[in-house]
Amino acid sequence: MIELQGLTKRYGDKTAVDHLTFTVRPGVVTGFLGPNGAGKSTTMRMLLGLDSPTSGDVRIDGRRYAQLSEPLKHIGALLDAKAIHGGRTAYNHLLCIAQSNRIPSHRVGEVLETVGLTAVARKRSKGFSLGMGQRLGIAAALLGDPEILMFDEPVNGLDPEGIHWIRNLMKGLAAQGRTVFVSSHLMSEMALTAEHLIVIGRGRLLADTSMADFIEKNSRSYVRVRTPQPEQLMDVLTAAGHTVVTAGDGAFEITGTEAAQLGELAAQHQLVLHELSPQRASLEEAFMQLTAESVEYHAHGAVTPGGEPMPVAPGQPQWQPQPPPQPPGGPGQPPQPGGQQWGSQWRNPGSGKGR
Ligand SMILES: Nc1ncnc2c1ncn2[C@@H]1O[C@H](COP(=O)(O)OP(=O)(O)OP(=O)(O)O)[C@@H](O)[C@H]1O
Repeated sequence: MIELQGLTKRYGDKTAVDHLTFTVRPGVVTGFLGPNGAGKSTTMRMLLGLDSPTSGDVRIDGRRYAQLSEPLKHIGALLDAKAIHGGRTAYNHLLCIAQSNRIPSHRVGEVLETVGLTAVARKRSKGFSLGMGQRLGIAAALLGDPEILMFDEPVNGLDPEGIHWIRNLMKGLAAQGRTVFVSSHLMSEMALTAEHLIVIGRGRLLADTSMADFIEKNSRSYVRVRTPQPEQLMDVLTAAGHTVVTAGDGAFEITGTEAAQLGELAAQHQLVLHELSPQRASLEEAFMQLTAESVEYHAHGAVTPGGEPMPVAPGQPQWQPQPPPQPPGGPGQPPQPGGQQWGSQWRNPGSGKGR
């Protein structure tokens, strides 16, 4: 278990991590999400004792990292896959780590097998692709057979097969009862991997919720309808008890009903429809809404053909979320009933630090 209590890190005037309080529990994959510069890496570094908190505390199974006598047997981490001595072979790299941490050398072969690098075990890692480097970093994290695993953007540089592999690896480790904490700035990737979510923005906690809850609250489905007779259709829909939101382009958005029902209703009143389409808001959109106020830098982002942010190498300039589209009610309107801003329902009351 990982426990953060009021964890804060300042660099001069800059508050990188701002009173973070949350717990990462065993048995599930916990996703750690936030836009670039949100403070994910700083948090992870403090967890490993690589940075000291300005205030607050972080514990691994009840102890600070520095208090762990054989830390790699408690927590394994992949922070920067490039932090490898390129002149060493993969096998020797892992053997050095094993020997200096009193880990039996037979673990080296085992973890190389687990990550699929057995065939290149005697090759120098400087010739490795980014994806192979990620696998070697993951092998090092697994070496001490720790109960807690932490991965910082582990899918960076992996091809689709590699992404599939690491997704299953993380789920498998969690299924063994381990604590798996994985950072990403890709909501869509986390939706396939994590059961629990911690979302931060500008160092502050924005959400601490189960993925199921996040999906339920954000996969808002509605039916989009366009008609050349908007006033008449509005009257018919309102009389039938539907709540109608008018979109920016004049289309109607109706929640809580099916397209077929709306089509029949329009036909009964001999109203012409130019569009009748079921819609579902994506999780990526929900994540961007939640973190929109927290995005530090806006850039012209590279996206994949599917509209996903393009994965990039650690240390390279990364994709930044763009300001999200206005919610259906128009600028300043909450996209959900109740007048709350997105994300407010997941804030951890214990953190005492909502936005
Ligand atoms: N050593 C440092 N000195 C000054 N500022 C720092 C230092 N390390 C991090 N920061 C700043 O703290 C903030 C949080 O950075 P951090 O790298 O933890 O974010 P992140 O969520 O991991 O981002 P990314 O997804 O881009 O890796 C950023 O504004 C960053 O510029």
